[in-house]
Amino acid sequence: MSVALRQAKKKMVMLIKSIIEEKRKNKFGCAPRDVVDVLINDASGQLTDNLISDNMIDLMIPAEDSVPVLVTLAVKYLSECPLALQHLEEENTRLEKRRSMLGGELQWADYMSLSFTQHVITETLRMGNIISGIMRKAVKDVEIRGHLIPKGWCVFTYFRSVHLDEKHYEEAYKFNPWRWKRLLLLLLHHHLLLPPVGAPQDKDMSSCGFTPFGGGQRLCPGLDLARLEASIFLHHLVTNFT
Ligand code: HEM
Repeated sequence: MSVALRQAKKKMVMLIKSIIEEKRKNKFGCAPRDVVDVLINDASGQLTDNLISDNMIDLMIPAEDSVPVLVTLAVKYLSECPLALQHLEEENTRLEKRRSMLGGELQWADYMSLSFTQHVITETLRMGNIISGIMRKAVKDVEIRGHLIPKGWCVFTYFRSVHLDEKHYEEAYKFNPWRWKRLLLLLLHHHLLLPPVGAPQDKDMSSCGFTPFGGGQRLCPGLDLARLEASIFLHHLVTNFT
């Protein structure tokens, strides 16, 4: 790590520690409002201030540029697909009107009602491949389709090659948010529960054909937050600007 980076990290740690101290002073009687509050209130007593600040930094770094890239790409794809932009505007304008009649702030149910907005985000994640892949190290010899990956070797799983594969997605290079509708309708028709927002919404739910947030033990813990932030951004963008 370079000297500048080390100094920057030191500054971050100091800043977060001062937030922790401040919160500890005022913690009594308040319901937790953010992640720091939750970590401070952890009953195990194992979370030192150092661990809490490390956890906060671990959350801040991957969150800092991934969502801005997601919304930037959504704007780019939408600007190239007027029909999708129109649908998105209609859906969000309907919600805005409903909200202004009812009064009050946007609610969770409002967010859940934005199905086309969700399809736009899902399709942006598929095409944009914000994280293009992930590294894994083989802890033992592994054989995959006749190829041996020896113990200790690193493997790069390249999401882009799956998300843009015509075998998985018809006209894979075309921005088509409607492709995600089919599965949702199928689930609703059969009265099945919807998957979590970030879960694969592929035709074959068990496949690994849609993994923008990784999978397994290291599945991105920020996936729902990322989608929520992108939805809020798109909502305000299309209802306030042309
Ligand atoms: C569009 C936005 C995002 C994308 C595409 C994304 C993607 C990913 C991917 C692919 C991984 C797995 C890495 C691996 O398996 O090696 C990951 C891990 C992680 N992400 Fe995200 N992420 C996003 C937003 C966020 C946000 C908003 C947060 C925090 C608030 C976050 C926090 C993390 C953390 C802490 C990990 C490490 C998890 C672990 O190793 O157990 N991410 N993310």
